[in-house]
Amino acid sequence: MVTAKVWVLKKHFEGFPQTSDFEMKQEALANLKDGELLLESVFLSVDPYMRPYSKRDMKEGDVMIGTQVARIVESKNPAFAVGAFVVANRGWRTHFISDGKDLNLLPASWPESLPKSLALGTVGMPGLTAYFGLFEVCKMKPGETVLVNAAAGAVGSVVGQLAKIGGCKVVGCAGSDSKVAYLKKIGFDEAFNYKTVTCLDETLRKASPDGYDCFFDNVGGEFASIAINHMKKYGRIAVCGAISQYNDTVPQKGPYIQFPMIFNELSMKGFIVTSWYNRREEGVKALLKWVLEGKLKYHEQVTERFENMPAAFIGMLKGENLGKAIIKV
Ligand SMILES: NC(=O)C1=CN([C@@H]2O[C@H](COP(=O)(O)OP(=O)(O)OC[C@H]3O[C@@H](n4cnc5c(N)ncnc54)[C@H](OP(=O)(O)O)[C@@H]3O)[C@@H](O)[C@H]2O)C=CC1
Ligand SMILES: CCCCCCCCC/C=C/C=O
Repeated sequence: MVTAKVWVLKKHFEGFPQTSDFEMKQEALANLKDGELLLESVFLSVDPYMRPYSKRDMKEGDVMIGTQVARIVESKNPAFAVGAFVVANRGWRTHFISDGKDLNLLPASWPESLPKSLALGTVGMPGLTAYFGLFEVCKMKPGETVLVNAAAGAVGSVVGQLAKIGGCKVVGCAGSDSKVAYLKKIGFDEAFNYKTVTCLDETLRKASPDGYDCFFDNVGGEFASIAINHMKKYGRIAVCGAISQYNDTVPQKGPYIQFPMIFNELSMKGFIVTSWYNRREEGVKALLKWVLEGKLKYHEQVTERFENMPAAFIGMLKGENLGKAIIKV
């Protein structure tokens, strides 16, 4: 019999998550029935959505939500061979049993040269968020100017590079000078540290005096309320995330966006990446191709050991990650 380690939400987060809000438990897994598989997590993902979704969907004592790349260690299902790798959505667990219906096999063509953890990042959910958010929600066109915040993270770093692949000028910001240097290295035209600029309004104007056609907003809050005044006529805003607000105990006030929305005839659309998953294969194929061609660079912030998942999650919310935050079990 296999015993899985799992992380549960011991206590709902109040403000910024604390390690004491989590508890590690053990779960004894039953023997496999016909049609079932036993899987072990190899890489797990910590993502910002876990913070707001825990409040909306979870109760205390539930296993933390999340996805993993897992290896099939035993199979009583002829459709799944032992040794194959899948992406699963089974929460913070080292092992689990599946009937196969909720698994996505890694493409058979997955190159040996690429880490399988990319299926949780640049070639996974965050990469797809960038892909559909930019091409479908923002409807980005060649020659336009794109603004993205949290630009050195899992989604933002792909947004900036896809904008360059698509023939645009891209301006990004991040929370440290070393992240800004990384943005320049991967091709951003302009990049700045939003924590140290003296005036965000002036910085945005200087980076693109004519304004922005597309704004891919990962952050919300004050940044978004200032950026909206820098949109060009008919500009499009993809409301992807609002990480600056996830840990608020008192809701922030404003912004009052009516004037720029009206005068510049802006479009602003929120989206959830999974609504585009009927085109998941198309997105994965395109992202994988760009990675292999060297046009889409990636960086992963790998935390070793399952035991360190809460620390990795908290670290990611604090901005300690460059690129995708990954846990290697
Ligand atoms: N709509 C959708 O379907 C999806 C939405 N998202 C959203 O996209 C955003 C980015 O996610 P993801 O790329 O996975 O995460 P990241 O890899 O970008 O990690 C989070 C980053 O957010 C930045 N950050 C944290 N707090 C603040 C703050 N107060 N103000 C500004 N930046 C902050 C930090 O970078 P820094 O050092 O730069 O501050 C941190 O590294 C999130 O808002 C997430 O919820 C993600 C996936 C799907
Ligand atoms: C099959 C993979 C499921 C992963 C769910 C991810 C949903 C992310 C939506 C994010 C919203 C804001 O961060």
